[in-house]
Amino acid sequence: MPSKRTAPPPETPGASKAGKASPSSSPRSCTRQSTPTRGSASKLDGPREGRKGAAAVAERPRQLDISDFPYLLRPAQDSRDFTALALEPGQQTRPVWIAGSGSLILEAFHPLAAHARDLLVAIAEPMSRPALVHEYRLTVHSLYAAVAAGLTPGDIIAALQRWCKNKVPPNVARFIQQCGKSYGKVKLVLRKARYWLETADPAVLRVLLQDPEIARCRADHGTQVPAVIAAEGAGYGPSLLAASQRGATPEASSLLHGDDDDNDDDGANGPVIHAVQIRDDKVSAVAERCLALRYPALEEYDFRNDHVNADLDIDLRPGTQIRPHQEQSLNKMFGNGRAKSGIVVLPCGAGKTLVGIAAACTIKKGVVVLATGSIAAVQWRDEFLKWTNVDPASIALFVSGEKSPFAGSTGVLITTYAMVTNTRARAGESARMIELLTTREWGLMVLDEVHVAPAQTFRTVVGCVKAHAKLGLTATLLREDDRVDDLNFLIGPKLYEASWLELSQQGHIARVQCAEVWCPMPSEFYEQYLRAGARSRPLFCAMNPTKFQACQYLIRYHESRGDKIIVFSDNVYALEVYAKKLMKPFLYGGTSNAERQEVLDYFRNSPDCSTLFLSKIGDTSLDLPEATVLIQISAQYGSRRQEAQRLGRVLRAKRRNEEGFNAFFYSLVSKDTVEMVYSAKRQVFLVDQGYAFRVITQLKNIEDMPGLAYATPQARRELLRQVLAEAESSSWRAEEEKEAAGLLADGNMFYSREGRPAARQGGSKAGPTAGRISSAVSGGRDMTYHDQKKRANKVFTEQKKAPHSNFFKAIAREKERRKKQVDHGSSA
Ligand SMILES: Nc1ncnc2c1ncn2[C@@H]1O[C@H](COP(=O)(O)OP(=O)(O)OP(=O)(O)O)[C@@H](O)[C@H]1O
Repeated sequence: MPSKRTAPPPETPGASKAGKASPSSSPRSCTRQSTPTRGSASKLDGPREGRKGAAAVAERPRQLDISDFPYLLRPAQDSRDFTALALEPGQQTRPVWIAGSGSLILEAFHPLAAHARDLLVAIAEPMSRPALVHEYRLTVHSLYAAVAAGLTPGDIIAALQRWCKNKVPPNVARFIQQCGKSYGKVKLVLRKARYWLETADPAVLRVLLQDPEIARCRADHGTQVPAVIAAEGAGYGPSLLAASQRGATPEASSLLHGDDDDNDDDGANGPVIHAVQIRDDKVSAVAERCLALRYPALEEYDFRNDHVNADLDIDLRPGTQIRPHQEQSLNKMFGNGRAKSGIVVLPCGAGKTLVGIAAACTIKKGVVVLATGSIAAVQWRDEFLKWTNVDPASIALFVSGEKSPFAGSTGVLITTYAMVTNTRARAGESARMIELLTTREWGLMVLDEVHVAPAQTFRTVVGCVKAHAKLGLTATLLREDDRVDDLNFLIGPKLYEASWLELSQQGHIARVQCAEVWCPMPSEFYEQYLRAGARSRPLFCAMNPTKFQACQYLIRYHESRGDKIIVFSDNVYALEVYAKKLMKPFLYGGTSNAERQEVLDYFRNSPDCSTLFLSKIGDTSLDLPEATVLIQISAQYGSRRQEAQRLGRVLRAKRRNEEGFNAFFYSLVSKDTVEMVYSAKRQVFLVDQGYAFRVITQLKNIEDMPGLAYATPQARRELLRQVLAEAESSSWRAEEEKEAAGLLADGNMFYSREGRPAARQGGSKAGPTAGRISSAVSGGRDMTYHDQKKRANKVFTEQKKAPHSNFFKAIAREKERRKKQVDHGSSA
């Protein structure tokens, strides 16, 4: 067995593919309907959230952009014209270039790059960070985050002047000034379970209240004049010291002042604040409007002065060492001693859970954690118990199988998005848990995998769970629709984004070698592929016999090195055929939980099981640190997010700190097919993170491999016959749709006839599919699905009962061996 871990598999050298085509955003949409507050519908192919016919959709408010500050040195000159670039004296000692478009290019190889990078991370969005040259961009959100962290526009411009090789373009300076001017003027404050829109400047409040959308969101429907209060110092947090009142309702006054008016005089010198109460269900709508009106509403929580909500006894266990990137994330959140709401972006396996837990330990008030599913929720509870001294009785789990409130006045409540957004009438335990969740104030709400759920889910969650601070966690702030920007007002700005390359260099995540293996299609397959409709083409791509052979070759190569391999296929039919032919276990949406657990344990612990086939159920939240190699045979079109998340499965490799260790990620692509286009799109995010995809056009001596499948024309013809039969049937499509519907990670997406993502119209069974009309009318489509599902499970179970295949014989042998070991141990 070769021992060198860095060696890539034998191959005929091909071209490197770093720096591929830029992503095109595929339109997507959400299942649920929301209040039609915005549009930009023209960009979409399918109906979108909130769309009830074009007429009902209001124009999406345009946010401030650097294009509002044109860069024109002479007529007809645009921001990409660098002919008049004025260089600063001593430009060689500076590592940054700045363009009139707001782009910042960092020479990462420059001796002073590390210092400049700290500034760029604080003020700009990282766009692309490969090894030598990084690109950042100044955006309104990045500048708001910078100002929130305590930088003034003057500081930002002065720092840019210090680090840039060329003069800071005047339009960029104006843009920075403009963003800084309005930031921090307006706050959204939660007090005594009610939301208030507050500002110290009455003119600003007048502007905001004149907006019809905001006016509609007022709790008093505009019947009261704004409350006027005086607050402590510049930071008017929940600890109001005194109040004066001109026209506020007695109720508003009492809420704003607190019930105890003993210290009325103490705050007489504080600034005057003007406030209106906002309806609970309209908080995100108001935040969105404020952003569009260029007065982003700041959400900060002065938890140290919160004497209203009960304290939670929670601390990190002694000896817990927070990693540098975790510390940086927390510094961004608690920079000024208060908790800022926002999003932390860390690669898979970098330790997002501990960031959320450490934030909870800092705030020390009630915490709500929203996870993507029950398994993830249970993992959160285990992590709380592992990293903190919190009393287990203070942790409540609210998932489908378990609904137990915490003891005492406050605690940690862990639940799933689905539990909160489920609109069915509740009774018993569920009703009590919902009441616990929605009727109190929480110090912190942690939103795990914040990129996955549709915006409406977050609107619902933000509307019904009243939390002072919100922390979103994700590895990839990517969606193929244009809804990522919505998170800026639904949760908060991006607080921190770590560089994948840096973390792998520091050993916090594994180093990965990425390769795209081109698999030519035999002519008879290619002919049928060209004839097939767009919907069936992915099946031909996945079932390409050359791809199967490449997969077989790579599995054999890596198994011989002692690697553990995960093979991903979105196409369930291909998944089953590959796994059965290669005699490997496979898991997909229809596999029962018990079966999943059994197979996963077997993969983790048995030396006899080195390869596991997974459908998209394995894309996220699957903790398999044993896996060191990924092979992707079929994927979800051009999804950058899926590509990054799949790569994430090997980033947590246990052996990552071994000398010279490398994990491997292979994407098998059928040559000259639509897969090549999608593959290029999928890789964009990873290429931007600094990963280079090598292209393998020929696997060395593959034709000499013993037992190579589909080596004869007859075998290939037989395979083609089966694939054609499968393409005819719609059962595999139904299977896939069902699988997609079961996954929150898909944001309730499915695919239209043309192979483009389109909107689901209603419940899980609705939506256009390529099934036959007769089956759709009779409901036979679902019948086919159930039959198919049963059949697949039956085969699997039968195999388990009768271990006639090598794989199941191996399982039986392994069980026997362990039993003997145990018997031997106990008799000894
Ligand atoms: N500071 C730390 N010290 C030691 N171990 C840590 C630390 N932070 C995280 N870990 C460990 O690293 C592993 C990965 O952490 P975690 O599951 O939080 O990653 P993640 O970023 O949430 O990954 P994913 O996005 O794939 O869910 C866990 O086993 C966790 O216990």
